[in-house]
Amino acid sequence: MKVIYMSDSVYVVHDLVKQYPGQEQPANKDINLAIEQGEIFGILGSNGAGKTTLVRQMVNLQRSTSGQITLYGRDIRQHPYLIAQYVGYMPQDSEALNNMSVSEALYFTAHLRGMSRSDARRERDDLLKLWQVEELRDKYSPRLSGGQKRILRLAVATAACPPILILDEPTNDLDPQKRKLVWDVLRHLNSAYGTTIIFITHDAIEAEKIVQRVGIMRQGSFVAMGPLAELKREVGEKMRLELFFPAESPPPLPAHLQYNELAPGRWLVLLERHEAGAVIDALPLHTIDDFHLYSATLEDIYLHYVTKHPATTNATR
Ligand SMILES: Nc1ncnc2c1ncn2[C@@H]1O[C@H](COP(=O)(O)OP(=O)(O)OP(=O)(O)O)[C@@H](O)[C@H]1O
Repeated sequence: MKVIYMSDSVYVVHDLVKQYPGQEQPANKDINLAIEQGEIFGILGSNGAGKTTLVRQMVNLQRSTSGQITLYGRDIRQHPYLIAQYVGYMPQDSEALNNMSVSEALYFTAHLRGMSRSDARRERDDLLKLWQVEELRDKYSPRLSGGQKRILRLAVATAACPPILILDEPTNDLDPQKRKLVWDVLRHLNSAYGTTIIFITHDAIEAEKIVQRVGIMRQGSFVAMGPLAELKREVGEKMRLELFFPAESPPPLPAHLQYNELAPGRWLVLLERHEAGAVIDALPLHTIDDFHLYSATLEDIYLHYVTKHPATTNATR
């Protein structure tokens, strides 16, 4: 199912509101969002910010209170088959695969997405390799570990290579090696097939390796949205120099620089971009255990918007 679309916007979410019965506040408030063909869009936000509610409406698993969602220009409520045809969705949890082995889940999903039996068998074997779960092929889902179940849900979402993936916390509970595998596979699908990827994560540091545009949610709304580099500029041009220096005394730095001791022996200094080179050159490196120089991270951006900004911005592209 490798389709090239001429229209740039894949998904358009327009004035979306979701009010759960009995809840005081809406879980989603007037959300506007356009996802472009081939982009990797990350949704971040604190617990209960409304991220899962938003993506469940985007895959027709939850009815919106008001507003509209279109996929390739057509309303998904009037054309629900579009979701099955074009979107691979990975939920946070699911019991749907409980009665199948890993290889059956992959085979049947590929077959249901339109592949012939023989193509679906080939796809199953490719997916077992791609997601490094060959040794689990005959195991039934309830007997998998939490991390293995997550990888299975990811593999199922990617079966038959749908042009759009919507992934709800794809790396939660995974060990560092598996997290790397997930980001590597997603990057590969995006660059090889132009797969559009929308994912929710709490893992800002890891997400930074792959994400192109970010939306940060708070209390049901997006409080910031834009390309990563643009959001970084908004948060600050300053560079962060982290020094690992014996705990007893602050590191020897020019007097005008401010520093914070983040933890015993770990100091953070904020620098203007143009002075970073000179400050590092002047450091007595033999007295310093280690140092890291970096610009604002996605985690800095996330904390900035989630803690400081009122949740009123009706962000869109
Ligand atoms: N089925 C439901 N019935 C009533 N309220 C709900 C339901 N599902 C979610 N909510 C509420 O809606 C709000 C948004 O929840 P949602 O699960 O979308 O948040 P989230 O950003 O995905 O959170 P997390 O990061 O913890 O997964 C929360 O206040 C939650 O309690």
